[in-house]
Amino acid sequence: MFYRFRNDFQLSIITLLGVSAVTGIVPFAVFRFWNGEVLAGLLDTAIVTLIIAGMTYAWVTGDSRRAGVFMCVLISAGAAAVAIVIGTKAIFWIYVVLVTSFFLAPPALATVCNLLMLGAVVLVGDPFDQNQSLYSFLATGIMVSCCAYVFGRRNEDQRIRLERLATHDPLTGAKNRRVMEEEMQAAISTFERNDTPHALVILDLDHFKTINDNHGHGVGDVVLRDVADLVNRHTRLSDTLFRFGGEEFVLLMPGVRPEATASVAENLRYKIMTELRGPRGSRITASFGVASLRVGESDDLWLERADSALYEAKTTGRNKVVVAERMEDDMDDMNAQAIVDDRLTTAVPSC
Ligand SMILES: Nc1nc2c(ncn2[C@@H]2O[C@H](COP(=O)(O)OP(=O)(O)OP(=O)(O)O)[C@@H](O)[C@H]2O)c(=O)[nH]1
Repeated sequence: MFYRFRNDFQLSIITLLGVSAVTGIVPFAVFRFWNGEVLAGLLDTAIVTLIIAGMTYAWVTGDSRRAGVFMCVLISAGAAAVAIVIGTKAIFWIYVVLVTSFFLAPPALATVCNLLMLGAVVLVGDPFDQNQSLYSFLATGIMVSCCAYVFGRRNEDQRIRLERLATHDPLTGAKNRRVMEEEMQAAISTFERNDTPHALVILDLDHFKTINDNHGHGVGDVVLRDVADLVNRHTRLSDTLFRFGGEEFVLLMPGVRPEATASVAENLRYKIMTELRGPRGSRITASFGVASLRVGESDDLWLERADSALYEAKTTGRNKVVVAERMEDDMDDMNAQAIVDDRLTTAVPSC
C-alpha cells in the first residue's frame, strides 16, 4: 500500500483529498444540518460520499487517472453548487478547488472545469452585492487558474517525459525490455482469455560488430535507428517493437496465426535486405527467430523458443527466418528416425 502511495502521485492526491474531505467537510455538513441549512448539509454529505467513492475506486481498480477526472468534475460542480446555495460564505472553497483540479485532471480539463465553476457561481449564484467584489472574485479566480495551469502543464510534460524515459530506448524509440516483459504477460492473459494468437519475432542484425569496428559507433547507431524505423513502417499499429539488447529487437504481434508468422518475418527480412543501406551503400541483413504462443506457456519459455530459433538462423547461414515450431517438428522427426535406426541396429546384430 505504501509503495502504491509513493509511486502513484495522482493516487496520493486523491487519497489526500478523500481524507481532507472527511475531516474538513464533515464538520461543516453537521454544522449546517444543526443550523437548519438542510440543502447545504445534504450537498456537503453528497460531496463527501462521492469523494470517498472516487477514492475507493482508485484504490480498488488502480485506475487513478479516471478517478482523478471524476474527482475534478465532482469537486468543481460541488463547490459551485455550495457557493450558489449558501453564497459568499462558501467562496473560499472555490480557491481550494481552482488549484486542486490541476492535481487531479489533465490541465485542459481542469481549466474547463474551473471556468465553468467560476461562470456558474457568478451567473447562477450571483453571490456579490457589489460589482467591485464580483470583479475581484473573477480576477483572483482567473489569476489562480492561470498560475495553476502553468504549473499543471509543466507537471504533465515532465510526467510524460519521465514515463517515456522509463519505458523506451532513447536511441531507437522502441520500447525497452521491462515493458516487453509486461506486454508479454498481458499477451499471455489475452491468449488464455479469448484465444487470440500471438507471435514473437526476435531479429538480430548480422555482423553488426563489423559496422561498428569499421565505421564507428555513431554509424552503428544510425543503422539501429533505421532498422527500428523500417520495422515500425512495415508492421501493424497493434504490433510492438522492443529493443532487447545491443543489435537485437523483439517484435510482439497479436492476432497473427502460427501459419502466417513465417511470411510476416520473411517480409521484414526482405525489406531490411533490400531497403536498408549501411555505410557506403553496404547491405544490411538480419536473422530471425519466430515462435507462436502455446497453451500454458510462460513468457520465459516463449522467448526461449524464439531465441533458439534465432540461434539456429545464425548458425545455419544468417539472413534467414527460422520458425521455432518447424524446427521443433524437424527435431522430433530426427529423434524418431534415430530411435527407429537404433532399434534396427539392435534388432539386426552385425556379423
Ligand atoms: N553502435 C552501437 N553498437 C552497439 C550498441 N549496442 C551494442 N552494440 C554493438 O553490437 C555489436 C554486437 O556484436 P556481436 O554480438 O558480435 O554480433 P554481430 O557482430 O552482429 O554478429 P552476429 O550477430 O553473430 O551476426 C557489438 O559490437 C556491440 O558493441 C549500440 O547501442 N550502438
